[in-house]
Amino acid sequence: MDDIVSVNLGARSYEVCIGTGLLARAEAQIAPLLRRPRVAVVTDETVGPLHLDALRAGLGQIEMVSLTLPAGESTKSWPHFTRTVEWLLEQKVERKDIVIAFGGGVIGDLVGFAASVLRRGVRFVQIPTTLLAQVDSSVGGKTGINSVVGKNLIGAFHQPTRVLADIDLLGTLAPRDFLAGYGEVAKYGLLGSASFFDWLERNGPALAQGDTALRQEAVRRSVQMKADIVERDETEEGDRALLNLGHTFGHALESATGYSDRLLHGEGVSIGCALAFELSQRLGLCAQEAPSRVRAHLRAMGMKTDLSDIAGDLPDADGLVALMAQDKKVLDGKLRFILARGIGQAFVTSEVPADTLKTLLQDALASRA
Ligand SMILES: NC(=O)c1ccc[n+]([C@@H]2O[C@H](COP(=O)([O-])OP(=O)(O)OC[C@H]3O[C@@H](n4cnc5c(N)ncnc54)[C@H](O)[C@@H]3O)[C@@H](O)[C@H]2O)c1
Ligand SMILES: O=C(O)C(=O)C[C@@H](O)[C@H](O)[C@H](O)COP(=O)(O)O
Ligand SMILES: [Zn+2]
Repeated sequence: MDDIVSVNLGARSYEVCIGTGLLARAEAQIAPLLRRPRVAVVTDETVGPLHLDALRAGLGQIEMVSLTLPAGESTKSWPHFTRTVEWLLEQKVERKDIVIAFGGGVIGDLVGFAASVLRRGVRFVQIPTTLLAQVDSSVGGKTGINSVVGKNLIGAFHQPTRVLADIDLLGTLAPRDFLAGYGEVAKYGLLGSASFFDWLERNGPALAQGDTALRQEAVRRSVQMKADIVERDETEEGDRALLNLGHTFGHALESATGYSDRLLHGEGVSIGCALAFELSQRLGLCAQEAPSRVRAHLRAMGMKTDLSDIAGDLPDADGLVALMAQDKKVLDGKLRFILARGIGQAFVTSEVPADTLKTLLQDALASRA
């Protein structure tokens, strides 16, 4: 049975439909949103060959045109953004049409941003195909691309009109990409729900092995937590920053590794969560057991948790702090972090002494030697 999570944002409200066999039912889900029976779909070179025919079939009487972009984080960049916008214009996508983002977080972020500027804004539907995109990036309306200066620095808030999360699509994911998405799943437990983290400790291995019911439950609980936060604070004036747990570290590491497959986003989040809990403990905010438990679970799942898990050179501690200085949470020139008083008890603070941060990073870098 499908789960429906509503994201209540007044005129920008929408539903996230989570279930199996959704692609085959795409026509029924999307036709009511359309003024004319035509959609423009953007996907990537991995997802396209695997699933585009099934989407076309599922769309039934709805005509579909499609653009296929290269797979991977480097696609979230100006050249592919420009290409996507120009292609949508060539296809004569109108103000009342719908664009479909059919892929992982890279496609979702890029296509959502393209939709936000096309003819000053057209609607888009997210059909997320990775665990990460189903639990996180397809919901909440953050869209954008990377800059050489930093991660996600160019973009817009643009909410989707509907999200269709088909759990079956996760069956073709490479194990590494599945686990990267698990980094964001674990994040939800760590930031706001000790009971969800307990549940993940018990069910994470079976979920990774492919249990569909557990996957659907993990997606539903994650999306519900995200929807609750986004409803309170759509444009990140306050509480929404909680969803950034682990990201100040993670984004700096992604930037340091050139947005390459040396480090996937969800892997950076996993390492970043471990560092955020370690920092919390060093500042006396949480007990020693908390960071140990975080690392133990992520480790048990086969996740990256340490800087030594990243191959190749990294900047020194000052270099990493300089990369963090581009974070969008910086206020009056001061970094803000998401720290925790325990598992499920995260909060936002700018009170992190520079020397504690530097020592933490130096120690983490030393573990690579
Ligand atoms: N907007 C947000 O709120 C938000 C939240 C979290 C992450 N993000 C962004 O999301 C991006 C990461 O997303 P991601 O992890 O989905 O990466 P991704 O989109 O690069 O997908 C990962 C890999 O999986 C492949 N893939 C996708 N679906 C597949 C399937 N069903 N079967 C087989 N292969 C498949 C892709 O081709 C790609 O190679 C980052 O850019 C991150 O910044 C955005
Ligand atoms: O939706 C949010 O808010 C998040 O922070 C979710 C994050 O997982 C995601 O990676 C987001 O793109 C990061 O946002 P940013 O504003 O730090 O770029
Ligand atoms: Zn993220």
